[in-house]
Amino acid sequence: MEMLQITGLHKRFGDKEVLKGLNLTVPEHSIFGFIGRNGAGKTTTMKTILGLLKADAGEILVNGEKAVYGQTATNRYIGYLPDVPEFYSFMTAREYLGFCGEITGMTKKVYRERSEELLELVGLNGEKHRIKGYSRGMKQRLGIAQALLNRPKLLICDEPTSALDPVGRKEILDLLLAVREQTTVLFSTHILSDVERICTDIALLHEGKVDIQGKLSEIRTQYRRDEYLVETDNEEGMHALQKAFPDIRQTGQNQLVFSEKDYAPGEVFRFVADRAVPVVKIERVEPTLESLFVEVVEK
Ligand SMILES: Nc1ncnc2c1ncn2[C@@H]1O[C@H](COP(=O)(O)OP(=O)(O)OP(=O)(O)O)[C@@H](O)[C@H]1O
Repeated sequence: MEMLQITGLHKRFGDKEVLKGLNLTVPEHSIFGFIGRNGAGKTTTMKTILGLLKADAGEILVNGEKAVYGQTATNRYIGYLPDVPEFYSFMTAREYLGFCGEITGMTKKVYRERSEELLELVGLNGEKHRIKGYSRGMKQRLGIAQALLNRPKLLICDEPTSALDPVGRKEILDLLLAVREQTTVLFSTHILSDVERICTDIALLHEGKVDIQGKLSEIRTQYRRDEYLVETDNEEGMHALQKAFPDIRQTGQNQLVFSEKDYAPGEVFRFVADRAVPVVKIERVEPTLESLFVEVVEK
């Protein structure tokens, strides 16, 4: 079953067309990485899903129900963490979750129990300080707790890790992994290593459309192209290789990488042998998500 289905979404701001027929399918219980460069339209898509922006065309189904601009009916399925979450900073985390529970109509007993569960989940149960003293990572964790308060079927997080240091990022990624059992996670990012760490499914937003989408494992197989690394300690050898194979990329001081799609490995190795290029190392390397996306974006 699909938790979110977007078909033919168009959105323009003035004369700038940001979304040009975006299609997106998010399966239930996936951790879905919505990837795109800065300004690609990720936030615009998310705000349209939430009914905060009006699409020019297209349809959005959340848990099978149509999302309508200005109406919030489908938002009962959604928990949302904006890119910069705002809190009442004079409150403690516990007070803040209680306040959110109260204004969304939960009974005291229910929100108290749920708040304790969530504070434990996000590692803030022992935290007595007011939110104003929190680090960015703590605020993001509290934001996730707040978004999960009403047990949403879909948790949408806008760039949850972008402003965090490696430790803070890991905490958020671990948290998103941990909540997968209870919900479906859709998060936007431009950090591909985060996607590689936790996502089951991905979509790449590029020039207003989704270029690639599906299971990360299948996409890896589908786009799999072996790459080879050649390391030499001789500058002349490096230049000779670069001259003979112009699409070879320099990845380090003495390292060159080429893709099987550009050159047959045998051809490069023969060149190395014939010219007696002094080689320190030759190895096959796994293509990263980054190299795959560079290929898609540049095609
Ligand atoms: N309200 C608005 N009025 C005019 N232009 C807008 C508005 N909101 C967004 N845009 C433009 O639409 C484009 C997409 O913005 P959006 O915030 O959706 O991108 P994004 O992929 O979330 O990027 P980022 O990673 O920088 O947040 C940008 O060029 C932005 O300047």
